[in-house]
Amino acid sequence: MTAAIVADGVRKKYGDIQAVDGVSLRVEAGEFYGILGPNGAGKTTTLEIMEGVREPDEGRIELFGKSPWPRDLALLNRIGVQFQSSSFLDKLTTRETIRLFASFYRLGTRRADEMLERVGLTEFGKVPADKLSGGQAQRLSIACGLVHSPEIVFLDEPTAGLDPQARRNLWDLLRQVNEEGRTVVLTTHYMDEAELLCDRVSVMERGTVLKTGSPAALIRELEDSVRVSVESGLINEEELPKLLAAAGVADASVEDDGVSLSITTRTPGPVLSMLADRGSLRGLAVRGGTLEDVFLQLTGREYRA
Ligand SMILES: Nc1ncnc2c1ncn2[C@@H]1O[C@H](COP(=O)(O)OP(=O)(O)OP(=O)(O)O)[C@@H](O)[C@H]1O
Repeated sequence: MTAAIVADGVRKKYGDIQAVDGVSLRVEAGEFYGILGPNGAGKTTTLEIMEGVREPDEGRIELFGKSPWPRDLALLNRIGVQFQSSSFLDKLTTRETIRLFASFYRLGTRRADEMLERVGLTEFGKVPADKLSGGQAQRLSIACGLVHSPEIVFLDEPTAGLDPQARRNLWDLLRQVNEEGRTVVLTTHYMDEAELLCDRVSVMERGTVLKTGSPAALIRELEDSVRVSVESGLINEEELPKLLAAAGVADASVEDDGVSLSITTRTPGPVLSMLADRGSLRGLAVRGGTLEDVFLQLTGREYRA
């Protein structure tokens, strides 16, 4: 496969803060790639270094085999960056904003209007860009980053702060962008978003990549991958270890938060039988592992976005 992006040993410090501490990764052409982690993990800094808007202190970045720093005009035409919607120019309408971005690439108004249609904003063309809703503003900023048909698109937390419906609409748009063959790299602190959209993810914390892989592969590697929950109080917690041992379940970890009793195990079958035999299935929920569990296992800490 052809690498769209290669990062090798990238480091960046702000004063005393080591924001990025030796990041290496490789994004294949056409991949949907996620960089995820909690606030302050170094995602934005890593993305900015890839985009060529920030110089790394150490390490190497290549986009299609070329360094994005110092700025390379030929490369700039091949990458698209979603700007923060807060940086739209005052007083410009939605249509004027996309037309302005098109003009940067010497593209005509037709292309700009096509992009507006593409992201479903034609009817909002006359609305001042800074009066759009959160989801609309994000769609406009994505349209601005896509107007010149870039091969790689970089998005920094594109769905942060959006309501669930607006997030889903944006996910559909991003999927289409990727299906057109473009490489998409996004940062997110939403694990569900990464799990749903990304072919592969790098989980970051404190400036380093803890693990890279497809969400499904990372979840499969989890030691305890199924969580069986029932209503709290159905089984005496002190009795539970004996019941689990009698059922031949040796690997369970048990958590009772007063609402649900959760048993996490690699062998859910006998756990379910034991609960069924005792008539203790009220409120039953069974779920597989998630990327949040992957984070927990990697760091020993609950994931807090
Ligand atoms: N321009 C800057 N000057 C000084 N420190 C910075 C600067 N930008 C980021 N930092 C610090 O570097 C660290 C990594 O920040 P970065 O924004 O890259 O992380 P992030 O994972 O994108 O976080 P978030 O999800 O909150 O945006 C943080 O501790 C942050 O406070």
